[in-house]
Amino acid sequence: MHSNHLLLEEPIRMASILEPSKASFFPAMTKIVGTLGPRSRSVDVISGCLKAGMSVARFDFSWGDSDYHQETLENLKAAVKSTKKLCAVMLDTVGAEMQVVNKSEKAISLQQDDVVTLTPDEGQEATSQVLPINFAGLAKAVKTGDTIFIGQYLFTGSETTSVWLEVEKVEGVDVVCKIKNSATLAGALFTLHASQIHIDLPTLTDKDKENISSWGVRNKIDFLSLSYTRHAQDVREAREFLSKLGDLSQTQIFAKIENVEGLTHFDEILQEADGIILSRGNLGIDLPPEKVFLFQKAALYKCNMAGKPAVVTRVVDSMTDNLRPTRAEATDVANAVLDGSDAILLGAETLRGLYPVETISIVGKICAEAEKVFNQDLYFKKTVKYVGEPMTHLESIASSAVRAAIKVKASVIICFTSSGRAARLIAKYRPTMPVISVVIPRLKTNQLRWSFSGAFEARQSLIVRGLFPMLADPRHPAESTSATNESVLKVALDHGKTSGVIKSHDRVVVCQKVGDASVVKIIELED
Ligand SMILES: Nc1ncnc2c1ncn2[C@@H]1O[C@H](COP(=O)(O)OP(=O)(O)O)[C@@H](O)[C@H]1O
Ligand SMILES: C=C(OP(=O)(O)O)C(=O)O
Ligand SMILES: [K+]
Ligand SMILES: [Mg+2]
Repeated sequence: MHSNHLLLEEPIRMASILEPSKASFFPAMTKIVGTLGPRSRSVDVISGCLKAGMSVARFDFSWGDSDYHQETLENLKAAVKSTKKLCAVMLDTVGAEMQVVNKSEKAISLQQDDVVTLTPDEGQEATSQVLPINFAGLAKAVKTGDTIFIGQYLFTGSETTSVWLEVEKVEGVDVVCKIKNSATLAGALFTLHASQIHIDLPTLTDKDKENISSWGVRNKIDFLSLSYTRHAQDVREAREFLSKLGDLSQTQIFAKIENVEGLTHFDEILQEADGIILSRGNLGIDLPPEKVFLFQKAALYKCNMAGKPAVVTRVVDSMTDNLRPTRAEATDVANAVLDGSDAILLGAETLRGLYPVETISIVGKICAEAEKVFNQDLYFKKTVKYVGEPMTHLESIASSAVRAAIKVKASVIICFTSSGRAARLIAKYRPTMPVISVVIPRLKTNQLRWSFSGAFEARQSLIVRGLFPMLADPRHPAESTSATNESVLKVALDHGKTSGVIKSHDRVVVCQKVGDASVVKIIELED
C-alpha cells in the first residue's frame, strides 16, 4: 500500500515505541472535556483535573438540580483561580431523553424471559414488574419485536446493570416487554433507548429552556451541548432561543448526534452548528456495532473539512472503576485522534468514577502519542484539495502559516485574532505545534453599556485541537498599528517562554494584520 493511504506518518521505528513519552507544558493538543459530578466537584479534585489537562467542564442537566451544579461551578471557579488554568463551561441539555426514575433507589432485579411493563406514570414506584417512564408517546412509537435498552445513567457497557427488552405488545399507553437478559438495575436514574425510532419529544424541552435562561445566563456558558439533535431546525431553534438571552448570543452550539435520525441529517446539522459531539454512548446502541467506526470516520472527516470542532465521547468506560484502560479502549482513544477529533469527552469516568484525575491524565498521554504520528502532510494536502480554489484570503493565510511553521520547524504559531476565526482556520490545518491564539478584545456596546469582547472567543478555543488562548490586555487598542502589534507580540512571546513552549533561539510563526494586510512572518528568537 502506498504510504499516502495511511493515517500514520511512516516509518515508525519499533525502538521509538519504547522511548518514554516526554512531559510537556500541556498534556496534549487534543482537548479533554470532563463531566463534573459527585466524584469530581471538590476544589481539590477539580484542580487535579485542570492540571491533568481538562479544559472544558461539562454540566449535564439530565441529572442534578441547578443549585447542585452551581455549587460545583463555584468550586470550578476557585480551582481555575488557584491553578491559573483556563476552563470553559458547557451546559448539556436533557433533550429528547427517555428516562426511568427510580425514586426509592432500591435495586431492581429483572429475570431473563420474564415480562416487564413500561408505563408513562412518573408517580409510580419502579419495580421488577413495572418501570415508570417520562414519556407518554412510547406506545405509539414502538411495535412488537422492537428492541429497547435500559441502563444506568451514563451506562458504561461493562456493567451488569443494563438490560435489553423486546416489545411483546402495546396495551393502551403501556408497553409490555420480554426481558432478554437478567440484570439488576442500580441507581436513581436510568436511560431508556428504543432502537431507531422517532421520539416525539422536543430537542429543547421547557426544563432545558428554564435551565439555560437561569443557570446558563448567570454563568455565561461558553457551549450549549444540544442533546439528541436530529435536524438542522433543532440547532436553528436553539440559536434563536439563545439570541434573546443577552450574552448567550455568543454561546456556541455543539449538536450532539446520538441516534440514527441525527446521523441521517448530519450534513445539514453540521452547517448550522458550531461544533459536533459524537455521542457514542447512545449512538453506539442505535447503530449495529459493526457500523460504529464508520460513522466516526465519516463524521470526523466532515467536521475537519468544515473546520468545525468535533468531540468524541465514551472512550475509557472501564476506568470508571479501574486505574488502567483496557487495550481496546487505549487503542480507541488513539484512533479517535488519528481520525481527526478535536476533543475527548469523559462521562461516567469523571462524574462517578473512582479515578477522575488519573483518567484525564492517561487519556491525555494517549492523545499526545497519537498526535506525534498523525500524518499531517497527507491531512494538509487533503484539506487544501477539498477547499479548492480560489481560497478566501484568510484561509490562504492560515494554511500558509501552518505550512511555514512546519517547514521552518517553528515551536509555536502565534495568531492574533478578534473573532477567533483566524485561529480556528489555522487549527483546521492541524499544525504539529501549539497555536497561541492571542485574542484582542474589542470595545462593543449593546446600547445600554460598553464592554469588551474576547472572553467568549478565548474560552471557546479551549475545545479546538492545538489552540491555546491568551486574552490580550483590553487597554491595547484593537486597531492593528505596528506599535500595538509589537507590544502584544512581546507579551505573547513572554507568555510562551514562561509556560515553556518557547525557548531561546526558537523560530516562531506569527499571523497578524499590519495595516490592512494580513501577514505571516517568521521570527527567530535570540535569547
Ligand atoms: N487586533 C489585531 N491586531 C493585529 N492583527 C489582527 C487583529 N485581529 C485580527 N488580526 C489578524 O487579522 C486577520 C483576520 O483575523 P480574524 O480572526 O478574522 O479577525 P477579525 O475577526 O478581527 O477580522 C488575521 O490575519 C488575524 O491574524
Ligand atoms: C455523552 C453522551 O450522552 P449523555 O451522557 O448526555 O447521555 C453519549 O451518549 O455518549
Ligand atoms: K444530557
Ligand atoms: Mg447521550
